[in-house]
Amino acid sequence: MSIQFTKMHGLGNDFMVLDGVSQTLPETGPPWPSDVLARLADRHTGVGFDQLLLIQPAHGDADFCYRIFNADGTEVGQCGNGARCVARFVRDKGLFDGHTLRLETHSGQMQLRITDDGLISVDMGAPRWQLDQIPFVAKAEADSYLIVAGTNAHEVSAVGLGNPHCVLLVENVDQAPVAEVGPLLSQHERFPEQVNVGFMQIIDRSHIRLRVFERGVGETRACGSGACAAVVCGQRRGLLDDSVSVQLPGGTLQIHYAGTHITMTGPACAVYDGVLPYPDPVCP
Ligand SMILES: N[C@H](CCC[C@H](N)C(=O)O)C(=O)O
Repeated sequence: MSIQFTKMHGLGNDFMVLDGVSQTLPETGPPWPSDVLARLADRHTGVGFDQLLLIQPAHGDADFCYRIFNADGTEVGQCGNGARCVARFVRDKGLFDGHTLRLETHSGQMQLRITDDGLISVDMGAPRWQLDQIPFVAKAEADSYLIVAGTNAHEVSAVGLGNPHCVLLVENVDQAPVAEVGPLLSQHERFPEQVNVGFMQIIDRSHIRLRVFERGVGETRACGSGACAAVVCGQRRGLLDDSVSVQLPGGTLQIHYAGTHITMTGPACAVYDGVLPYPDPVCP
Protein backbone atom coordinates (compact mmCIF):
# COMPACT_ATOMS: atom_id res chain seq x y z
CA MET A 1 0.00 0.00 0.00
CA SER A 2 1.27 3.52 -0.69
CA ILE A 3 -0.07 7.05 -0.34
CA GLN A 4 0.03 9.20 -3.48
CA PHE A 5 0.28 12.98 -3.12
CA THR A 6 0.76 16.03 -5.35
CA LYS A 7 2.93 19.00 -4.45
CA MET A 8 1.26 22.25 -5.56
CA HIS A 9 1.48 25.99 -4.93
CA GLY A 10 -0.47 29.18 -5.37
CA LEU A 11 2.04 32.02 -5.87
CA GLY A 12 4.60 30.15 -3.77
CA ASN A 13 2.21 29.31 -0.90
CA ASP A 14 2.90 25.60 -1.13
CA PHE A 15 0.80 22.57 -0.36
CA MET A 16 0.87 18.82 -0.14
CA VAL A 17 -2.42 17.71 -1.71
CA LEU A 18 -3.79 14.32 -0.69
CA ASP A 19 -6.59 12.73 -2.72
CA GLY A 20 -8.91 10.89 -0.35
CA VAL A 21 -11.48 10.43 -3.13
CA SER A 22 -9.88 8.22 -5.77
CA GLN A 23 -7.45 6.52 -3.40
CA THR A 24 -8.29 4.66 -0.19
CA LEU A 25 -6.29 6.17 2.63
CA PRO A 26 -5.23 4.01 5.59
CA GLU A 27 -7.08 4.16 8.91
CA THR A 28 -3.81 5.31 10.48
CA GLY A 29 -4.03 8.62 8.58
CA PRO A 30 -4.13 11.20 7.08
CA PRO A 31 -4.87 13.17 9.04
CA TRP A 32 -1.92 12.22 11.21
CA PRO A 33 -1.16 13.46 14.75
CA SER A 34 0.17 17.03 14.73
CA ASP A 35 3.75 16.01 15.57
CA VAL A 36 3.85 13.70 12.52
CA LEU A 37 2.26 16.42 10.36
CA ALA A 38 4.84 18.94 11.53
CA ARG A 39 7.71 16.60 10.55
CA LEU A 40 6.06 16.03 7.16
CA ALA A 41 5.76 19.81 6.70
CA ASP A 42 9.41 20.33 7.61
CA ARG A 43 11.52 21.06 4.54
CA HIS A 44 14.33 18.79 5.82
CA THR A 45 12.53 15.83 7.42
CA GLY A 46 9.48 15.67 5.16
CA VAL A 47 7.91 16.74 1.89
CA GLY A 48 7.85 20.37 3.07
CA PHE A 49 4.75 22.57 2.76
CA ASP A 50 2.88 25.51 4.30
CA GLN A 51 -0.37 23.56 4.47
CA LEU A 52 -1.56 19.97 3.86
CA LEU A 53 -4.85 19.81 1.90
CA LEU A 54 -6.89 16.62 2.29
CA ILE A 55 -9.60 16.20 -0.37
CA GLN A 56 -12.54 13.99 0.67
CA PRO A 57 -15.98 13.13 -0.71
CA ALA A 58 -18.49 15.89 0.16
CA HIS A 59 -21.11 15.35 2.85
CA GLY A 60 -23.69 17.93 1.69
CA ASP A 61 -24.45 19.37 -1.76
CA ALA A 62 -20.83 20.31 -2.49
CA ASP A 63 -18.68 18.44 -5.02
CA PHE A 64 -15.85 17.77 -2.55
CA CYS A 65 -14.86 18.72 0.93
CA TYR A 66 -11.31 19.61 1.81
CA ARG A 67 -9.54 19.84 5.14
CA ILE A 68 -6.66 22.22 5.78
CA PHE A 69 -3.74 21.59 8.15
CA ASN A 70 -1.06 24.19 8.87
CA ALA A 71 2.64 23.27 9.02
CA ASP A 72 2.42 23.11 12.83
CA GLY A 73 -0.28 20.43 12.53
CA THR A 74 -3.25 22.64 13.48
CA GLU A 75 -6.44 22.24 11.43
CA VAL A 76 -7.98 25.49 10.15
CA GLY A 77 -11.10 26.55 8.32
CA GLN A 78 -9.94 28.50 5.28
CA CYS A 79 -7.18 28.56 2.69
CA GLY A 80 -7.76 30.67 -0.43
CA ASN A 81 -4.63 29.69 -2.34
CA GLY A 82 -5.27 26.10 -1.34
CA ALA A 83 -8.81 26.20 -2.74
CA ARG A 84 -7.47 27.22 -6.14
CA CYS A 85 -4.99 24.32 -6.03
CA VAL A 86 -7.78 21.87 -5.13
CA ALA A 87 -9.78 23.13 -8.14
CA ARG A 88 -6.77 22.65 -10.43
CA PHE A 89 -6.11 19.20 -8.91
CA VAL A 90 -9.63 17.77 -9.33
CA ARG A 91 -9.79 19.14 -12.88
CA ASP A 92 -6.35 17.82 -13.91
CA LYS A 93 -6.92 14.41 -12.29
CA GLY A 94 -10.27 14.01 -14.05
CA LEU A 95 -12.26 14.03 -10.79
CA PHE A 96 -14.37 17.00 -11.90
CA ASP A 97 -15.28 18.34 -15.34
CA GLY A 98 -18.04 20.81 -14.49
CA HIS A 99 -17.89 24.59 -14.80
CA THR A 100 -18.43 25.69 -11.22
CA LEU A 101 -16.85 23.67 -8.42
CA ARG A 102 -18.43 23.69 -4.96
CA LEU A 103 -15.92 23.05 -2.17
CA GLU A 104 -16.88 22.54 1.45
CA THR A 105 -14.48 23.37 4.29
CA HIS A 106 -14.93 23.61 8.06
CA SER A 107 -15.90 27.26 7.61
CA GLY A 108 -18.56 26.73 4.93
CA GLN A 109 -18.97 26.25 1.19
CA MET A 110 -17.11 28.17 -1.54
CA GLN A 111 -17.64 28.21 -5.30
CA LEU A 112 -14.77 28.18 -7.77
CA ARG A 113 -14.54 28.65 -11.53
CA ILE A 114 -11.61 27.94 -13.85
CA THR A 115 -11.43 30.96 -16.16
CA ASP A 116 -10.60 30.70 -19.88
CA ASP A 117 -7.06 31.97 -19.29
CA GLY A 118 -6.38 29.13 -16.83
CA LEU A 119 -6.67 31.22 -13.70
CA ILE A 120 -9.07 30.24 -10.96
CA SER A 121 -11.71 32.52 -9.50
CA VAL A 122 -12.92 31.81 -5.96
CA ASP A 123 -16.02 33.16 -4.22
CA MET A 124 -14.57 33.65 -0.72
CA GLY A 125 -17.90 34.63 0.81
CA ALA A 126 -18.61 37.75 2.83
CA PRO A 127 -16.21 39.28 5.37
CA ARG A 128 -17.20 38.70 9.00
CA TRP A 129 -16.74 41.83 11.14
CA GLN A 130 -18.62 40.70 14.24
CA LEU A 131 -16.08 40.16 17.02
CA ASP A 132 -17.19 36.60 17.82
CA GLN A 133 -17.03 35.71 14.11
CA ILE A 134 -13.36 36.64 13.81
CA PRO A 135 -12.82 35.85 16.79
CA PHE A 136 -11.31 38.94 18.44
CA VAL A 137 -11.66 40.48 21.92
CA ALA A 138 -12.59 44.19 21.95
CA LYS A 139 -15.14 46.49 23.66
CA ALA A 140 -17.00 47.08 20.36
CA GLU A 141 -16.64 46.45 16.62
CA ALA A 142 -14.60 49.20 14.89
CA ASP A 143 -12.71 50.04 11.68
CA SER A 144 -9.45 49.60 13.60
CA TYR A 145 -8.17 48.72 17.08
CA LEU A 146 -5.12 49.56 19.16
CA ILE A 147 -3.20 46.47 20.33
CA VAL A 148 -0.17 46.59 22.61
CA ALA A 149 2.30 43.88 21.58
CA GLY A 150 5.79 43.80 23.05
CA THR A 151 6.84 47.40 23.72
CA ASN A 152 4.70 48.98 20.97
CA ALA A 153 1.05 49.75 20.26
CA HIS A 154 -0.17 48.77 16.80
CA GLU A 155 -3.28 50.00 14.99
CA VAL A 156 -4.84 46.95 13.30
CA SER A 157 -8.08 46.07 11.53
CA ALA A 158 -9.57 42.64 12.27
CA VAL A 159 -11.82 40.49 10.08
CA GLY A 160 -12.92 36.86 9.74
CA LEU A 161 -12.90 34.98 6.41
CA GLY A 162 -13.51 31.55 7.87
CA ASN A 163 -10.12 32.11 9.48
CA PRO A 164 -8.98 35.09 11.54
CA HIS A 165 -6.99 37.99 10.06
CA CYS A 166 -5.60 41.25 11.31
CA VAL A 167 -4.11 43.86 8.98
CA LEU A 168 -1.80 46.78 9.72
CA LEU A 169 -0.65 49.58 7.43
CA VAL A 170 3.08 50.02 6.74
CA GLU A 171 4.97 52.62 4.71
CA ASN A 172 7.05 50.01 2.87
CA VAL A 173 6.47 46.23 3.04
CA ASP A 174 10.16 45.61 2.31
CA GLN A 175 11.00 47.16 5.68
CA ALA A 176 7.94 45.84 7.55
CA PRO A 177 8.75 44.18 10.94
CA VAL A 178 7.17 40.88 9.84
CA ALA A 179 9.58 38.62 11.76
CA GLU A 180 9.38 40.71 14.95
CA VAL A 181 5.74 41.85 15.09
CA GLY A 182 4.14 38.93 13.18
CA PRO A 183 4.60 36.34 15.96
CA LEU A 184 3.64 38.84 18.73
CA LEU A 185 0.33 39.71 17.08
CA SER A 186 -0.33 36.22 15.73
CA GLN A 187 -0.33 34.80 19.26
CA HIS A 188 -1.82 37.82 21.00
CA GLU A 189 -4.32 36.94 23.76
CA ARG A 190 -7.01 39.14 22.17
CA PHE A 191 -7.12 36.60 19.31
CA PRO A 192 -8.38 33.49 21.14
CA GLU A 193 -7.69 31.27 18.10
CA GLN A 194 -4.52 33.20 17.15
CA VAL A 195 -4.52 35.17 13.87
CA ASN A 196 -2.94 35.63 10.44
CA VAL A 197 -1.15 39.00 10.32
CA GLY A 198 -1.09 41.10 7.13
CA PHE A 199 1.35 44.00 6.57
CA MET A 200 -0.20 46.22 3.87
CA GLN A 201 1.44 49.05 1.89
CA ILE A 202 -1.07 51.08 -0.12
CA ILE A 203 0.29 52.04 -3.56
CA ASP A 204 -2.97 53.64 -4.75
CA ARG A 205 -6.72 52.94 -4.45
CA SER A 206 -6.46 49.84 -6.67
CA HIS A 207 -2.98 48.52 -5.88
CA ILE A 208 -1.42 47.29 -2.65
CA ARG A 209 1.67 45.34 -1.64
CA LEU A 210 1.24 42.76 1.11
CA ARG A 211 3.27 40.40 3.26
CA VAL A 212 1.56 37.91 5.59
CA PHE A 213 2.76 36.18 8.75
CA GLU A 214 0.49 33.14 8.80
CA ARG A 215 -0.87 31.51 11.95
CA GLY A 216 0.75 28.12 12.42
CA VAL A 217 3.25 28.62 9.60
CA GLY A 218 5.16 31.92 9.67
CA GLU A 219 5.68 34.28 6.74
CA THR A 220 4.49 32.71 3.48
CA ARG A 221 5.15 33.86 -0.07
CA ALA A 222 1.43 34.45 -0.56
CA CYS A 223 -1.83 34.20 1.38
CA GLY A 224 -5.13 34.25 -0.49
CA SER A 225 -7.41 34.83 2.47
CA GLY A 226 -4.86 37.37 3.70
CA ALA A 227 -5.13 39.26 0.40
CA CYS A 228 -8.92 39.30 0.76
CA ALA A 229 -8.62 40.48 4.38
CA ALA A 230 -6.27 43.32 3.44
CA VAL A 231 -8.57 44.61 0.70
CA VAL A 232 -11.77 44.62 2.76
CA CYS A 233 -9.98 46.20 5.72
CA GLY A 234 -8.53 48.87 3.42
CA GLN A 235 -11.98 49.49 1.94
CA ARG A 236 -13.54 49.76 5.41
CA ARG A 237 -10.96 52.45 6.24
CA GLY A 238 -11.91 54.32 3.04
CA LEU A 239 -8.53 53.68 1.37
CA LEU A 240 -9.30 51.20 -1.45
CA ASP A 241 -11.74 50.80 -4.38
CA ASP A 242 -13.83 47.69 -5.23
CA SER A 243 -11.17 45.96 -7.39
CA VAL A 244 -7.60 45.75 -6.11
CA SER A 245 -4.40 44.11 -7.36
CA VAL A 246 -2.58 42.60 -4.41
CA GLN A 247 1.15 42.17 -4.98
CA LEU A 248 2.59 39.52 -2.66
CA PRO A 249 6.20 38.25 -2.56
CA GLY A 250 5.13 35.24 -4.69
CA GLY A 251 3.02 37.14 -7.23
CA THR A 252 -0.23 39.05 -7.73
CA LEU A 253 -3.85 38.23 -6.89
CA GLN A 254 -6.91 40.14 -8.12
CA ILE A 255 -9.45 40.81 -5.39
CA HIS A 256 -12.92 42.26 -5.96
CA TYR A 257 -15.41 43.22 -3.25
CA ALA A 258 -18.41 45.49 -3.77
CA GLY A 259 -20.37 44.70 -0.64
CA THR A 260 -21.67 41.14 -1.10
CA HIS A 261 -19.10 38.37 -1.68
CA ILE A 262 -15.32 38.67 -2.07
CA THR A 263 -13.88 37.24 -5.32
CA MET A 264 -10.24 36.23 -5.51
CA THR A 265 -8.61 35.32 -8.86
CA GLY A 266 -5.18 33.83 -9.34
CA PRO A 267 -3.11 30.86 -10.54
CA ALA A 268 -2.59 27.35 -9.16
CA CYS A 269 0.34 25.15 -10.16
CA ALA A 270 1.16 21.45 -9.79
CA VAL A 271 4.89 20.81 -9.20
CA TYR A 272 5.23 17.01 -8.94
CA ASP A 273 3.44 13.80 -7.94
CA GLY A 274 4.95 11.73 -5.16
CA VAL A 275 4.47 8.63 -3.02
CA LEU A 276 4.72 8.57 0.77
CA PRO A 277 6.27 5.58 2.60
CA TYR A 278 3.72 3.46 4.43
CA PRO A 279 2.72 3.06 7.22
CA ASP A 280 4.92 5.87 8.66
CA PRO A 281 4.85 8.89 6.32
CA VAL A 282 8.05 10.20 7.92
CA CYS A 283 10.95 8.56 9.78
CA PRO A 284 9.86 8.11 13.40
N1 LIG B 1 -2.41 30.34 2.92
C1 LIG B 1 -3.84 30.35 3.15
C2 LIG B 1 -4.19 30.86 4.50
C3 LIG B 1 -3.98 29.83 5.49
C4 LIG B 1 -4.34 30.41 6.78
C5 LIG B 1 -3.85 29.55 7.90
N2 LIG B 1 -2.45 29.88 8.20
C6 LIG B 1 -4.71 29.77 9.13
O1 LIG B 1 -4.22 29.47 10.19
O2 LIG B 1 -5.85 30.24 8.98
C7 LIG B 1 -4.56 31.18 2.13
O3 LIG B 1 -4.06 31.27 1.02
O4 LIG B 1 -5.65 31.69 2.45
